[in-house]
Amino acid sequence: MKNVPCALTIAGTDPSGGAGIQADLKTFQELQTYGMSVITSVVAQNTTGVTSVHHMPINMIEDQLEAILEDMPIHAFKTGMIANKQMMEIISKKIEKLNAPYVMDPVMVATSGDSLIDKEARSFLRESLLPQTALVTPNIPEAEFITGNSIETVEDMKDAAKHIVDHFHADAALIKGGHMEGEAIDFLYDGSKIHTFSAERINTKNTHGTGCTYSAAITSYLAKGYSIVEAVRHSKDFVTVAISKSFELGNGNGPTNHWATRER
Ligand SMILES: Nc1ncnc2c1ncn2[C@@H]1O[C@H](COP(=O)(O)OP(=O)(O)OP(=O)(O)O)[C@@H](O)[C@H]1O
Ligand SMILES: Cc1ncc(CO)c(N)n1
Repeated sequence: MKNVPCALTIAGTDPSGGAGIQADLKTFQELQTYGMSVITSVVAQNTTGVTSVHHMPINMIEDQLEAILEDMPIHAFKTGMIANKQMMEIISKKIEKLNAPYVMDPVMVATSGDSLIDKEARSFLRESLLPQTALVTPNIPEAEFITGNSIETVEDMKDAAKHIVDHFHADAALIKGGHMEGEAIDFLYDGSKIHTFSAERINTKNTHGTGCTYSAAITSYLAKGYSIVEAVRHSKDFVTVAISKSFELGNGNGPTNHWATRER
Protein backbone atom coordinates (compact mmCIF):
# COMPACT_ATOMS: atom_id res chain seq x y z
CA MET A 1 0.00 0.00 0.00
CA LYS A 2 1.36 3.41 -1.00
CA ASN A 3 0.27 6.90 0.07
CA VAL A 4 -0.19 6.03 3.75
CA PRO A 5 -0.38 9.05 6.08
CA CYS A 6 2.76 8.94 8.26
CA ALA A 7 3.07 10.66 11.65
CA LEU A 8 6.00 10.98 14.02
CA THR A 9 6.08 11.65 17.75
CA ILE A 10 9.18 12.92 19.56
CA ALA A 11 8.53 12.45 23.28
CA GLY A 12 9.14 10.59 26.53
CA THR A 13 7.75 7.18 27.46
CA ASP A 14 5.09 5.89 29.84
CA PRO A 15 5.51 2.18 30.63
CA SER A 16 1.97 2.15 32.07
CA GLY A 17 0.73 2.98 28.56
CA GLY A 18 -1.55 5.97 29.11
CA ALA A 19 0.65 8.95 28.20
CA GLY A 20 3.76 9.87 26.21
CA ILE A 21 5.00 7.83 23.25
CA GLN A 22 2.69 4.93 24.09
CA ALA A 23 -0.45 7.10 24.01
CA ASP A 24 0.73 8.76 20.79
CA LEU A 25 1.34 5.48 18.94
CA LYS A 26 -2.00 4.03 20.10
CA THR A 27 -3.73 7.15 18.84
CA PHE A 28 -1.93 7.14 15.48
CA GLN A 29 -2.90 3.50 15.04
CA GLU A 30 -6.57 4.09 15.93
CA LEU A 31 -6.74 6.87 13.38
CA GLN A 32 -5.17 4.72 10.67
CA THR A 33 -1.97 6.70 10.48
CA TYR A 34 1.41 4.97 10.22
CA GLY A 35 3.07 5.85 13.54
CA MET A 36 6.77 6.44 14.23
CA SER A 37 8.55 7.55 17.40
CA VAL A 38 11.76 9.14 18.63
CA ILE A 39 12.31 8.64 22.36
CA THR A 40 13.76 11.60 24.28
CA SER A 41 13.58 10.17 27.82
CA VAL A 42 12.59 6.85 29.37
CA VAL A 43 10.27 7.71 32.25
CA ALA A 44 9.45 5.27 35.05
CA GLN A 45 5.86 6.30 35.76
CA ASN A 46 2.36 4.98 36.22
CA THR A 47 -1.09 6.39 36.99
CA THR A 48 0.12 7.64 40.40
CA GLY A 49 3.28 9.47 39.37
CA VAL A 50 6.88 9.47 38.18
CA THR A 51 9.58 7.52 40.06
CA SER A 52 12.64 8.12 37.88
CA VAL A 53 13.74 9.41 34.48
CA HIS A 54 16.59 8.42 32.18
CA HIS A 55 17.41 10.91 29.43
CA MET A 56 18.61 9.63 26.07
CA PRO A 57 22.07 10.92 25.12
CA ILE A 58 21.78 13.80 22.61
CA ASN A 59 23.49 11.80 19.85
CA MET A 60 20.90 9.01 20.28
CA ILE A 61 18.09 11.51 19.75
CA GLU A 62 19.90 12.81 16.68
CA ASP A 63 20.55 9.28 15.35
CA GLN A 64 16.91 8.26 15.82
CA LEU A 65 15.77 11.36 13.91
CA GLU A 66 18.32 10.76 11.13
CA ALA A 67 17.29 7.09 10.83
CA ILE A 68 13.74 8.20 10.08
CA LEU A 69 14.67 11.21 7.97
CA GLU A 70 16.92 9.13 5.70
CA ASP A 71 14.31 6.52 4.98
CA MET A 72 10.72 7.39 5.82
CA PRO A 73 8.09 9.92 4.72
CA ILE A 74 6.75 12.20 7.49
CA HIS A 75 3.48 14.04 6.84
CA ALA A 76 3.10 15.61 10.30
CA PHE A 77 4.92 15.36 13.62
CA LYS A 78 4.45 16.28 17.26
CA THR A 79 6.66 16.82 20.24
CA GLY A 80 5.76 16.02 23.84
CA MET A 81 8.20 15.83 26.74
CA ILE A 82 11.59 17.31 25.82
CA ALA A 83 13.37 17.50 29.15
CA ASN A 84 16.26 19.90 28.53
CA LYS A 85 17.66 22.60 26.29
CA GLN A 86 20.30 20.38 24.66
CA MET A 87 17.57 18.03 23.42
CA MET A 88 15.52 20.96 22.19
CA GLU A 89 18.48 22.39 20.29
CA ILE A 90 19.02 19.23 18.27
CA ILE A 91 15.30 18.80 17.59
CA SER A 92 15.03 22.45 16.58
CA LYS A 93 17.85 21.95 14.04
CA LYS A 94 16.12 18.97 12.45
CA ILE A 95 12.68 20.59 12.13
CA GLU A 96 13.52 22.16 8.80
CA LYS A 97 14.52 18.77 7.40
CA LEU A 98 11.30 17.22 8.74
CA ASN A 99 9.46 19.63 6.44
CA ALA A 100 5.96 18.84 7.74
CA PRO A 101 3.40 20.49 10.06
CA TYR A 102 4.69 20.59 13.65
CA VAL A 103 2.28 20.18 16.59
CA MET A 104 3.83 21.04 19.94
CA ASP A 105 2.31 19.73 23.16
CA PRO A 106 4.35 21.94 25.52
CA VAL A 107 4.54 19.27 28.22
CA MET A 108 5.91 20.60 31.50
CA VAL A 109 4.22 18.68 34.32
CA ALA A 110 2.54 15.22 34.38
CA THR A 111 -1.13 14.83 35.42
CA SER A 112 0.26 13.54 38.75
CA GLY A 113 2.01 16.90 39.32
CA ASP A 114 5.58 15.69 38.65
CA SER A 115 7.76 18.13 36.69
CA LEU A 116 8.96 16.69 33.36
CA ILE A 117 11.23 19.41 31.95
CA ASP A 118 13.78 21.73 33.54
CA LYS A 119 13.52 25.51 33.93
CA GLU A 120 16.00 26.41 31.18
CA ALA A 121 14.09 24.12 28.79
CA ARG A 122 10.81 25.95 29.49
CA SER A 123 12.34 29.22 28.33
CA PHE A 124 14.02 27.67 25.29
CA LEU A 125 10.75 26.04 24.30
CA ARG A 126 9.02 29.40 24.38
CA GLU A 127 11.71 31.42 22.62
CA SER A 128 13.07 28.98 20.03
CA LEU A 129 10.71 26.07 19.37
CA LEU A 130 7.36 27.88 19.48
CA PRO A 131 8.02 29.99 16.36
CA GLN A 132 8.50 26.76 14.38
CA THR A 133 5.09 25.30 15.20
CA ALA A 134 1.98 24.93 13.04
CA LEU A 135 0.06 24.50 16.30
CA VAL A 136 0.83 24.59 20.02
CA THR A 137 -1.59 22.97 22.50
CA PRO A 138 -0.99 24.28 26.05
CA ASN A 139 -3.22 23.49 29.01
CA ILE A 140 -3.98 26.40 31.36
CA PRO A 141 -0.81 26.23 33.53
CA GLU A 142 1.36 25.88 30.40
CA ALA A 143 -0.39 28.82 28.71
CA GLU A 144 0.13 30.86 31.89
CA PHE A 145 3.83 30.10 31.83
CA ILE A 146 4.19 30.92 28.13
CA THR A 147 2.29 34.23 28.29
CA GLY A 148 3.29 35.23 31.82
CA ASN A 149 -0.38 36.08 32.51
CA SER A 150 -2.77 34.32 34.85
CA ILE A 151 -5.81 32.65 33.26
CA GLU A 152 -9.05 32.55 35.20
CA THR A 153 -11.83 33.11 32.68
CA VAL A 154 -12.68 32.01 29.15
CA GLU A 155 -11.79 35.53 27.99
CA ASP A 156 -8.32 35.03 29.50
CA MET A 157 -8.04 31.76 27.54
CA LYS A 158 -8.87 33.50 24.26
CA ASP A 159 -6.41 36.31 25.03
CA ALA A 160 -3.70 33.74 25.77
CA ALA A 161 -4.29 32.02 22.42
CA LYS A 162 -3.92 35.35 20.60
CA HIS A 163 -0.90 36.35 22.67
CA ILE A 164 0.94 33.12 21.82
CA VAL A 165 0.38 33.59 18.09
CA ASP A 166 1.05 37.33 18.03
CA HIS A 167 4.06 37.46 20.38
CA PHE A 168 5.64 34.02 20.16
CA HIS A 169 4.89 33.39 16.49
CA ALA A 170 3.24 29.99 16.62
CA ASP A 171 1.03 29.67 13.50
CA ALA A 172 -1.89 28.68 15.75
CA ALA A 173 -2.56 28.09 19.46
CA LEU A 174 -5.13 25.81 21.11
CA ILE A 175 -5.72 26.56 24.79
CA LYS A 176 -7.23 23.53 26.53
CA GLY A 177 -9.71 23.99 29.32
CA GLY A 178 -9.33 20.61 31.02
CA HIS A 179 -8.12 22.41 34.14
CA MET A 180 -11.09 24.83 34.32
CA GLU A 181 -14.42 24.23 36.05
CA GLY A 182 -17.59 23.49 34.09
CA GLU A 183 -17.69 22.64 30.38
CA ALA A 184 -14.50 21.19 28.83
CA ILE A 185 -13.95 24.10 26.48
CA ASP A 186 -10.91 24.76 24.26
CA PHE A 187 -10.11 27.84 22.16
CA LEU A 188 -8.11 27.83 18.93
CA TYR A 189 -6.65 31.00 17.44
CA ASP A 190 -5.33 30.54 13.92
CA GLY A 191 -4.06 34.05 13.31
CA SER A 192 -7.39 35.37 12.06
CA LYS A 193 -10.20 33.96 14.18
CA ILE A 194 -11.03 32.29 17.51
CA HIS A 195 -12.67 28.86 17.11
CA THR A 196 -14.44 27.24 20.06
CA PHE A 197 -14.55 23.51 20.78
CA SER A 198 -16.59 22.41 23.73
CA ALA A 199 -17.78 19.17 25.31
CA GLU A 200 -19.61 18.24 28.46
CA ARG A 201 -17.24 17.67 31.36
CA ILE A 202 -17.05 13.97 32.18
CA ASN A 203 -17.01 13.23 35.86
CA THR A 204 -13.89 11.09 36.08
CA LYS A 205 -10.42 11.21 37.59
CA ASN A 206 -9.13 9.05 34.72
CA THR A 207 -7.47 11.72 32.61
CA HIS A 208 -3.87 10.44 32.51
CA GLY A 209 -2.52 11.26 29.04
CA THR A 210 -5.46 13.29 27.70
CA GLY A 211 -3.15 16.03 26.42
CA CYS A 212 -0.86 13.53 24.65
CA THR A 213 -3.82 11.75 23.08
CA TYR A 214 -5.40 14.99 21.88
CA SER A 215 -2.24 16.35 20.24
CA ALA A 216 -1.46 12.95 18.69
CA ALA A 217 -4.95 12.83 17.18
CA ILE A 218 -4.47 16.33 15.74
CA THR A 219 -1.12 15.22 14.27
CA SER A 220 -2.83 12.20 12.65
CA TYR A 221 -5.47 14.36 11.03
CA LEU A 222 -2.85 16.83 9.78
CA ALA A 223 -0.90 13.89 8.30
CA LYS A 224 -4.08 12.95 6.45
CA GLY A 225 -4.29 16.46 5.02
CA TYR A 226 -7.04 18.00 7.17
CA SER A 227 -6.90 21.72 7.96
CA ILE A 228 -5.96 22.74 11.51
CA VAL A 229 -9.57 23.63 12.37
CA GLU A 230 -10.95 20.33 11.06
CA ALA A 231 -8.11 18.36 12.66
CA VAL A 232 -8.90 19.91 16.06
CA ARG A 233 -12.66 19.35 15.62
CA HIS A 234 -12.24 15.62 14.93
CA SER A 235 -9.59 15.24 17.64
CA LYS A 236 -11.75 16.93 20.28
CA ASP A 237 -14.38 14.30 19.56
CA PHE A 238 -11.75 11.53 19.72
CA VAL A 239 -10.38 12.64 23.11
CA THR A 240 -13.84 13.25 24.60
CA VAL A 241 -14.96 9.71 23.75
CA ALA A 242 -11.61 8.34 25.00
CA ILE A 243 -12.20 10.09 28.36
CA SER A 244 -15.86 9.03 28.54
CA LYS A 245 -14.86 5.35 28.18
CA SER A 246 -11.62 5.68 30.19
CA PHE A 247 -10.22 2.74 32.12
CA GLU A 248 -10.49 2.25 35.86
CA LEU A 249 -6.90 0.96 35.96
CA GLY A 250 -4.18 1.73 38.49
CA ASN A 251 -4.45 3.56 41.79
CA GLY A 252 -4.14 7.12 40.48
CA ASN A 253 -5.50 8.91 37.41
CA GLY A 254 -6.45 6.05 35.09
CA PRO A 255 -5.68 6.08 31.35
CA THR A 256 -8.04 7.10 28.53
CA ASN A 257 -9.49 4.53 26.14
CA HIS A 258 -7.87 4.90 22.75
CA TRP A 259 -10.18 2.41 21.04
CA ALA A 260 -13.41 3.98 22.36
CA THR A 261 -14.45 5.59 19.06
CA ARG A 262 -14.47 2.09 17.43
CA GLU A 263 -17.35 1.06 19.70
CA ARG A 264 -19.72 3.88 18.87
N1 LIG B 1 -13.16 15.63 32.62
C1 LIG B 1 -13.15 15.96 31.32
N2 LIG B 1 -14.23 15.81 30.56
C2 LIG B 1 -14.24 16.13 29.23
N3 LIG B 1 -13.15 16.63 28.61
C3 LIG B 1 -12.01 16.81 29.32
C4 LIG B 1 -11.94 16.50 30.71
N4 LIG B 1 -10.69 16.76 31.15
C5 LIG B 1 -10.01 17.23 30.08
N5 LIG B 1 -10.80 17.30 28.99
C6 LIG B 1 -10.42 17.70 27.63
O1 LIG B 1 -9.31 16.90 27.27
C7 LIG B 1 -8.41 17.63 26.45
C8 LIG B 1 -7.05 17.67 27.11
O2 LIG B 1 -7.05 18.75 28.01
P1 LIG B 1 -6.22 18.93 29.34
O3 LIG B 1 -6.36 20.36 29.72
O4 LIG B 1 -6.65 17.89 30.33
O5 LIG B 1 -4.76 18.57 28.82
P2 LIG B 1 -3.44 18.30 29.61
O6 LIG B 1 -3.52 18.91 30.97
O7 LIG B 1 -2.34 18.71 28.72
O8 LIG B 1 -3.46 16.73 29.74
P3 LIG B 1 -2.46 15.75 30.57
O9 LIG B 1 -3.31 15.25 31.68
O10 LIG B 1 -2.12 14.70 29.59
O11 LIG B 1 -1.28 16.57 31.01
C9 LIG B 1 -9.07 19.00 26.25
O12 LIG B 1 -9.90 18.97 25.09
C10 LIG B 1 -9.95 19.14 27.49
O13 LIG B 1 -11.01 20.04 27.27
C1 LIG C 1 6.32 11.01 28.93
C2 LIG C 1 5.14 11.82 29.32
N1 LIG C 1 4.74 12.83 28.53
C3 LIG C 1 3.67 13.58 28.87
C4 LIG C 1 2.98 13.34 30.04
C5 LIG C 1 1.80 14.23 30.42
O1 LIG C 1 0.67 13.55 30.57
C6 LIG C 1 3.43 12.26 30.84
N2 LIG C 1 2.80 11.93 32.00
N3 LIG C 1 4.51 11.53 30.46
